Amino acid sequence: MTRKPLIAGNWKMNNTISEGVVLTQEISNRFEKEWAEDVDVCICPPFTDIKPAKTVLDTDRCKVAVGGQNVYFQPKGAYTGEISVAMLKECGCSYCIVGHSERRTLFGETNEDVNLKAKALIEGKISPIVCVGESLEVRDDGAYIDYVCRQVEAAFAGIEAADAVTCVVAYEPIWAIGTGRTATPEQAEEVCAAVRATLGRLYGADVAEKMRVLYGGSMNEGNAELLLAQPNIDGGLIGGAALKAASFIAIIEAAVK
Ligand SMILES: O=C[C@H](O)COP(=O)(O)O
Repeated sequence: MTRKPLIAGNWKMNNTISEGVVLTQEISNRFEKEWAEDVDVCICPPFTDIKPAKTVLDTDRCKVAVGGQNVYFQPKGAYTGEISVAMLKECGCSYCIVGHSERRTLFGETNEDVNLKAKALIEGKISPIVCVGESLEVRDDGAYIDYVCRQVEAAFAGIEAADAVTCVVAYEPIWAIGTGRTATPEQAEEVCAAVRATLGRLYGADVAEKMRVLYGGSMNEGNAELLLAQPNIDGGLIGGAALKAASFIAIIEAAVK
Protein backbone atom coordinates (compact mmCIF):
# COMPACT_ATOMS: atom_id res chain seq x y z
CA MET A 1 0.00 0.00 0.00
CA THR A 2 1.19 3.53 -0.60
CA ARG A 3 1.14 5.79 2.39
CA LYS A 4 1.16 9.54 1.88
CA PRO A 5 4.52 10.75 3.16
CA LEU A 6 4.78 13.26 5.98
CA ILE A 7 7.61 15.76 6.20
CA ALA A 8 7.64 17.42 9.62
CA GLY A 9 10.02 20.20 10.57
CA ASN A 10 10.97 20.33 14.23
CA TRP A 11 12.34 23.80 14.87
CA LYS A 12 13.28 22.88 18.46
CA MET A 13 14.12 26.02 20.51
CA ASN A 14 14.94 28.19 17.51
CA ASN A 15 13.32 31.34 16.11
CA THR A 16 11.60 34.18 17.92
CA ILE A 17 8.15 35.14 16.67
CA SER A 18 9.52 37.58 14.07
CA GLU A 19 12.14 35.09 12.87
CA GLY A 20 9.55 32.33 12.75
CA VAL A 21 7.20 34.45 10.67
CA VAL A 22 9.98 35.14 8.16
CA LEU A 23 10.86 31.42 7.87
CA THR A 24 7.20 30.41 7.56
CA GLN A 25 6.65 33.03 4.87
CA GLU A 26 9.67 31.72 2.94
CA ILE A 27 8.37 28.15 3.18
CA SER A 28 4.89 29.27 2.12
CA ASN A 29 6.26 31.23 -0.85
CA ARG A 30 8.19 28.20 -2.13
CA PHE A 31 5.58 25.53 -1.40
CA GLU A 32 3.87 24.50 -4.64
CA LYS A 33 0.15 24.06 -4.10
CA GLU A 34 -0.06 20.77 -6.01
CA TRP A 35 2.52 19.12 -3.72
CA ALA A 36 -0.18 18.88 -1.06
CA GLU A 37 -1.77 16.05 -3.01
CA ASP A 38 1.31 13.88 -2.66
CA VAL A 39 2.85 14.88 0.64
CA ASP A 40 1.70 16.14 4.03
CA VAL A 41 3.93 18.84 5.46
CA CYS A 42 4.00 20.19 8.97
CA ILE A 43 6.16 22.68 10.82
CA CYS A 44 6.55 22.40 14.60
CA PRO A 45 7.75 25.78 15.87
CA PRO A 46 8.25 26.70 19.54
CA PHE A 47 4.92 27.34 21.32
CA THR A 48 5.22 31.14 21.01
CA ASP A 49 5.58 30.92 17.22
CA ILE A 50 2.78 28.48 16.43
CA LYS A 51 -0.12 30.91 16.11
CA PRO A 52 1.83 33.55 14.15
CA ALA A 53 3.09 30.83 11.78
CA LYS A 54 -0.43 29.47 11.35
CA THR A 55 -1.70 32.96 10.54
CA VAL A 56 0.88 33.31 7.75
CA LEU A 57 -0.04 29.90 6.32
CA ASP A 58 -3.79 30.56 6.51
CA THR A 59 -3.41 33.97 4.90
CA ASP A 60 -1.54 32.35 2.00
CA ARG A 61 -3.94 29.36 1.89
CA CYS A 62 -0.78 27.28 2.10
CA LYS A 63 -1.44 23.62 2.91
CA VAL A 64 1.39 23.29 5.38
CA ALA A 65 0.14 22.29 8.83
CA VAL A 66 1.46 23.38 12.21
CA GLY A 67 2.26 21.18 15.18
CA GLY A 68 3.54 21.36 18.73
CA GLN A 69 6.84 19.96 19.97
CA ASN A 70 5.42 18.83 23.31
CA VAL A 71 2.22 18.89 25.37
CA TYR A 72 1.07 18.09 28.88
CA PHE A 73 -1.54 15.37 29.31
CA GLN A 74 -3.69 17.12 31.93
CA PRO A 75 -6.48 19.30 30.47
CA LYS A 76 -5.85 22.35 32.71
CA GLY A 77 -4.77 23.44 36.16
CA ALA A 78 -1.75 24.23 38.30
CA TYR A 79 1.00 22.90 36.02
CA THR A 80 3.30 25.88 35.70
CA GLY A 81 5.06 26.06 32.36
CA GLU A 82 2.97 23.42 30.65
CA ILE A 83 0.70 23.60 27.59
CA SER A 84 -2.54 21.66 27.11
CA VAL A 85 -3.99 19.86 24.11
CA ALA A 86 -6.81 22.44 23.92
CA MET A 87 -4.24 25.27 23.79
CA LEU A 88 -2.45 23.58 20.88
CA LYS A 89 -5.76 22.93 19.19
CA GLU A 90 -6.77 26.57 19.36
CA CYS A 91 -3.43 27.56 17.81
CA GLY A 92 -4.41 25.36 14.86
CA CYS A 93 -2.17 22.36 15.51
CA SER A 94 -2.87 19.16 13.61
CA TYR A 95 0.17 17.26 14.95
CA CYS A 96 2.27 17.20 18.10
CA ILE A 97 5.63 15.55 18.70
CA VAL A 98 5.81 13.44 21.86
CA GLY A 99 8.72 11.60 23.42
CA HIS A 100 11.45 13.33 21.44
CA SER A 101 14.80 12.04 22.69
CA GLU A 102 15.69 15.55 23.88
CA ARG A 103 12.57 15.50 26.09
CA ARG A 104 13.47 12.02 27.32
CA THR A 105 17.14 12.69 28.06
CA LEU A 106 17.14 16.36 29.11
CA PHE A 107 13.72 16.57 30.81
CA GLY A 108 13.25 13.05 32.13
CA GLU A 109 10.21 12.17 30.04
CA THR A 110 9.33 8.49 30.54
CA ASN A 111 7.57 5.94 28.35
CA GLU A 112 4.55 6.37 30.62
CA ASP A 113 4.50 10.15 30.05
CA VAL A 114 4.70 9.57 26.31
CA ASN A 115 1.75 7.19 26.50
CA LEU A 116 -0.35 9.65 28.52
CA LYS A 117 0.48 12.49 26.17
CA ALA A 118 -0.35 10.40 23.09
CA LYS A 119 -3.72 9.46 24.63
CA ALA A 120 -4.52 13.09 25.49
CA LEU A 121 -3.68 14.19 21.95
CA ILE A 122 -5.82 11.45 20.41
CA GLU A 123 -8.70 12.57 22.63
CA GLY A 124 -8.20 16.13 21.34
CA LYS A 125 -7.99 15.00 17.71
CA ILE A 126 -4.36 16.02 17.24
CA SER A 127 -2.11 13.38 15.64
CA PRO A 128 0.78 12.42 17.92
CA ILE A 129 4.19 12.00 16.32
CA VAL A 130 5.63 9.46 18.74
CA CYS A 131 9.43 9.53 18.78
CA VAL A 132 11.49 6.45 19.55
CA GLY A 133 15.18 5.70 19.13
CA GLU A 134 18.24 4.22 20.73
CA SER A 135 21.44 5.75 22.08
CA LEU A 136 24.82 4.84 20.64
CA GLU A 137 25.45 2.67 23.69
CA VAL A 138 22.30 0.62 23.04
CA ARG A 139 23.15 0.32 19.35
CA ASP A 140 26.67 -0.84 20.07
CA ASP A 141 25.29 -3.43 22.51
CA GLY A 142 23.33 -4.85 19.58
CA ALA A 143 19.87 -4.92 21.23
CA TYR A 144 18.59 -1.76 19.53
CA ILE A 145 15.66 -3.38 17.71
CA ASP A 146 14.24 -4.77 20.97
CA TYR A 147 14.83 -1.45 22.70
CA VAL A 148 12.99 0.59 20.06
CA CYS A 149 10.14 -1.92 19.76
CA ARG A 150 9.65 -1.82 23.53
CA GLN A 151 9.40 1.99 23.34
CA VAL A 152 6.70 1.59 20.67
CA GLU A 153 4.76 -0.94 22.77
CA ALA A 154 4.92 1.34 25.82
CA ALA A 155 3.84 4.42 23.87
CA PHE A 156 0.79 2.62 22.45
CA ALA A 157 -0.30 0.79 25.61
CA GLY A 158 -4.07 0.97 25.96
CA ILE A 159 -4.55 2.77 22.62
CA GLU A 160 -7.14 1.15 20.35
CA ALA A 161 -6.45 0.36 16.70
CA ALA A 162 -8.95 2.98 15.47
CA ASP A 163 -6.92 5.65 17.30
CA ALA A 164 -3.48 4.21 16.62
CA VAL A 165 -4.07 4.64 12.91
CA THR A 166 -4.17 8.43 13.41
CA CYS A 167 -0.70 8.36 15.02
CA VAL A 168 2.72 8.67 13.44
CA VAL A 169 5.90 7.03 14.72
CA ALA A 170 9.26 8.70 14.18
CA TYR A 171 12.38 6.57 14.50
CA GLU A 172 15.23 8.82 15.51
CA PRO A 173 18.49 7.15 16.52
CA ILE A 174 19.95 9.49 19.14
CA TRP A 175 23.43 9.09 17.68
CA ALA A 176 22.20 10.60 14.40
CA ILE A 177 20.41 13.65 15.84
CA GLY A 178 22.18 16.92 15.14
CA THR A 179 25.46 15.08 14.65
CA GLY A 180 25.61 15.04 10.87
CA ARG A 181 26.00 11.26 11.20
CA THR A 182 22.89 10.01 9.40
CA ALA A 183 21.79 6.41 9.65
CA THR A 184 22.35 4.70 6.31
CA PRO A 185 19.13 3.98 4.38
CA GLU A 186 19.62 0.29 5.29
CA GLN A 187 20.06 1.03 9.00
CA ALA A 188 17.01 3.31 9.05
CA GLU A 189 14.90 0.85 7.05
CA GLU A 190 15.83 -2.06 9.31
CA VAL A 191 14.44 -0.32 12.39
CA CYS A 192 11.45 1.30 10.65
CA ALA A 193 10.46 -2.16 9.35
CA ALA A 194 10.76 -3.54 12.89
CA VAL A 195 8.59 -0.67 14.18
CA ARG A 196 5.94 -1.55 11.60
CA ALA A 197 6.15 -5.23 12.53
CA THR A 198 5.58 -4.24 16.17
CA LEU A 199 2.55 -2.16 15.17
CA GLY A 200 1.38 -5.20 13.21
CA ARG A 201 1.64 -7.40 16.30
CA LEU A 202 -0.30 -4.80 18.32
CA TYR A 203 -2.97 -3.90 15.80
CA GLY A 204 -2.81 -6.31 12.86
CA ALA A 205 -1.14 -5.91 9.49
CA ASP A 206 -3.94 -3.78 7.98
CA VAL A 207 -3.58 -1.06 10.58
CA ALA A 208 0.23 -1.23 10.57
CA GLU A 209 0.25 -0.82 6.79
CA LYS A 210 -1.75 2.39 7.11
CA MET A 211 0.43 3.98 9.80
CA ARG A 212 3.27 6.30 8.90
CA VAL A 213 6.74 5.61 10.20
CA LEU A 214 9.20 8.49 9.76
CA TYR A 215 12.96 8.62 10.01
CA GLY A 216 14.73 11.50 11.77
CA GLY A 217 18.39 12.24 12.38
CA SER A 218 20.49 14.54 10.20
CA MET A 219 18.12 14.15 7.25
CA ASN A 220 18.93 16.79 4.67
CA GLU A 221 18.54 17.65 1.00
CA GLY A 222 21.51 15.41 0.14
CA ASN A 223 20.34 12.19 1.76
CA ALA A 224 16.53 12.55 1.86
CA GLU A 225 15.80 10.92 -1.48
CA LEU A 226 17.51 7.61 -0.64
CA LEU A 227 16.08 7.48 2.87
CA LEU A 228 12.56 8.25 1.63
CA ALA A 229 12.86 5.57 -1.07
CA GLN A 230 12.96 2.85 1.61
CA PRO A 231 9.72 0.83 1.74
CA ASN A 232 9.07 1.41 5.45
CA ILE A 233 10.14 5.06 5.64
CA ASP A 234 7.11 7.27 5.10
CA GLY A 235 8.67 10.65 5.65
CA GLY A 236 11.03 12.54 7.86
CA LEU A 237 11.22 14.43 11.12
CA ILE A 238 13.69 17.14 10.26
CA GLY A 239 15.63 19.26 12.74
CA GLY A 240 18.50 21.41 11.49
CA ALA A 241 17.51 21.26 7.82
CA ALA A 242 14.01 22.53 8.69
CA LEU A 243 15.47 25.86 9.80
CA LYS A 244 16.31 26.96 6.25
CA ALA A 245 13.45 27.23 3.76
CA ALA A 246 15.63 26.06 0.84
CA SER A 247 16.74 22.82 2.49
CA PHE A 248 13.30 22.08 3.97
CA ILE A 249 11.67 22.63 0.57
CA ALA A 250 14.30 20.41 -1.12
CA ILE A 251 13.41 17.59 1.29
CA ILE A 252 9.69 18.07 0.53
CA GLU A 253 10.52 17.87 -3.18
CA ALA A 254 12.39 14.61 -2.58
CA ALA A 255 9.23 13.22 -0.94
CA VAL A 256 7.03 14.28 -3.87
CA LYS A 257 9.27 12.56 -6.49
O1 LIG B 1 13.26 16.19 15.56
C1 LIG B 1 14.20 16.18 14.78
C2 LIG B 1 15.35 15.36 15.03
O2 LIG B 1 15.80 15.47 16.33
C3 LIG B 1 16.43 15.43 14.00
O3 LIG B 1 17.22 16.57 14.16
P1 LIG B 1 18.39 16.84 13.09
O4 LIG B 1 17.74 16.76 11.76
O5 LIG B 1 18.92 18.19 13.42
O6 LIG B 1 19.40 15.74 13.28
